[in-house]
Amino acid sequence: MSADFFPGSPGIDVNAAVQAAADLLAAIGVSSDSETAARTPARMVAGLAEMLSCPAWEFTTFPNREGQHELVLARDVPFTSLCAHHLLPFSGVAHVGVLPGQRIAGLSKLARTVEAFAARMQVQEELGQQIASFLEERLECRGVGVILAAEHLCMTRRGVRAQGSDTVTIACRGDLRDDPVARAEFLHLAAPQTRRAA
Ligand SMILES: Nc1nc2c(ncn2[C@@H]2O[C@H](COP(=O)(O)OP(=O)(O)OP(=O)(O)O)[C@@H](O)[C@H]2O)c(=O)[nH]1
Ligand SMILES: [Zn+2]
Repeated sequence: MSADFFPGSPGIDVNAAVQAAADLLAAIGVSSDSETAARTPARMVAGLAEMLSCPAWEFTTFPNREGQHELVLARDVPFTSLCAHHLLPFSGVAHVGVLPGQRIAGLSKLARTVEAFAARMQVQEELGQQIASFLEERLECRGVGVILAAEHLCMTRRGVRAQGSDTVTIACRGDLRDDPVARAEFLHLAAPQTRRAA
């Protein structure tokens, strides 16, 4: 298998990773003898590589010509990441709010920021903080707020098996952290009951 199989993951030693996956399966007593499972080690590596990489992109901004200094909020941005403790997926939605300064972000870049930081082994709290710090630094804006709501398979499908539970974390900067009115508006608009009817 060539390294071209893993676009965007130049750091992966494919042969070593596939051998390690095969060794892991053998060590836990899972046979990869059948035609069905013969390529499972390679698929395991490809799947992990895919989840730990994202396409290259540019953080595009525009001048804030009309003075949009109130909240801009991207809601229900889906994401999937890998739990740093168990290497199992955790997935859910992000709500990303910005109080713009001199420039406004291309809207898709809020979702791309979520996608880029999710494409790592993560702890949910740190994922939210990394997204907030990145946007605050890049946009030099008055405030950033990131709410993540996610199901951790390591918590719902194994271990304590708390099926149906999700975890919500909040990471705020600037006025979305310090101004109670701005923060309350952000939290209100991120809440499910404010969604448009489907
Ligand atoms: N704070 C935080 N904890 C997480 C996250 N993802 C997984 N964990 C927790 O990390 C902890 C790891 O605890 P350990 O006791 O070392 O692992 P474990 O024996 O598999 O624990 P159990 O999941 O309780 O079976 C667990 O409590 C997980 O629920 C996360 O994003 N944030
Ligand atoms: Zn976990």
